[in-house]
Amino acid sequence: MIIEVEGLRKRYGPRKAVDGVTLSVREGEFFGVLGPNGAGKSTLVEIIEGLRPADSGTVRVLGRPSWPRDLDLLARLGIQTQSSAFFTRHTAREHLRRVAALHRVSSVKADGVLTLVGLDDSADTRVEKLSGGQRQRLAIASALTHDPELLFLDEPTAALDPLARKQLWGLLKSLSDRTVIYTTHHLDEAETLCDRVAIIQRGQIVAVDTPVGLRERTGTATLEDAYLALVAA
Ligand SMILES: Nc1ncnc2c1ncn2[C@@H]1O[C@H](COP(=O)(O)OP(=O)(O)OP(=O)(O)O)[C@@H](O)[C@H]1O
Repeated sequence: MIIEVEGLRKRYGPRKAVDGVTLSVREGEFFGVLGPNGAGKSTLVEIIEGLRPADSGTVRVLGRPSWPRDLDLLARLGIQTQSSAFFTRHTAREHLRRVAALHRVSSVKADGVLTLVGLDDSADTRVEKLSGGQRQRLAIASALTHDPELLFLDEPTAALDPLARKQLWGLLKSLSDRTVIYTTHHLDEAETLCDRVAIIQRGQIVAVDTPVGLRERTGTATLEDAYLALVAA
C-alpha cells in the first residue's frame, strides 16, 4: 500500500474535523476524496501529506510515518494546493526551472514537464498573465518536476470555466498511471478520473468504492446521484 491510514482523529477545539478515518490507497490508484464543505477533506489530506499532526491514529506513506515531518518523505511527494504560489515576474518556463532547481532537477527536465502539461505556447508568458487554466497546469507541473512517487491534487479545476475545466481533464487523465490523491467537488470529474473514491462527511468515511460500485450500491445512474444519496442518508 502506498498510503495506510488507521483510526485517524483530529479536533479543532470541540470540532471533530477527522473522526476515526481508516483507509488505504494502492500503488497506481487515482483516488478521489469527496465530501461537502467542511467535511474534513483538507485536514485529512494535510495529515497524510505530513503537513499537520493528527491527535491520534497512524498514517504511513510509502511505508513511513508521515509525522513527525519527514523531509526525505516529503521530497518523494508532489503537492499542488489551492494556493500554489509562483515566482512573480517570472515566465512560466523560468518559474518551472526554478522549482526544478530547488529539487536539484535540470532545466532540460523542467522544460520537458512544461511540454507534458501543454504549456509550450505559454512558456514565455509571465506567470501573472497566465489564464486560470494555464495557472493550474503550471501548478501541476510544479508538483511534477521531481517525478514524485505520489501526487496530491487539491481541486485543480475549482476556479475554471467549463471549457478550461474539460480541457484540463486531458492532462489529469494522462496522470492516471501515477498514484494520485485527488480532492474535488466535481462529481462528473471524479467519475471519469478516479479508480476509487472516499466520501467523507463530518470527519467520517461514508463509503470507499469504485464509482461503479457506489452507483450499484445506491441504485443510481451517476456518481453525483450516488454521492447525493449517500451524504443525505
Ligand atoms: N485551522 C483550523 N482551525 C479551526 N478549525 C478548522 C481549521 N481547519 C479546519 N477547521 C474546521 O474543521 C472542519 C473541517 O475542515 P476542512 O477544511 O478539513 O474541510 P474540507 O472538507 O476540506 O472543506 P472544503 O470542501 O470547504 O475545503 C471544518 O469545520 C473547519 O471549519
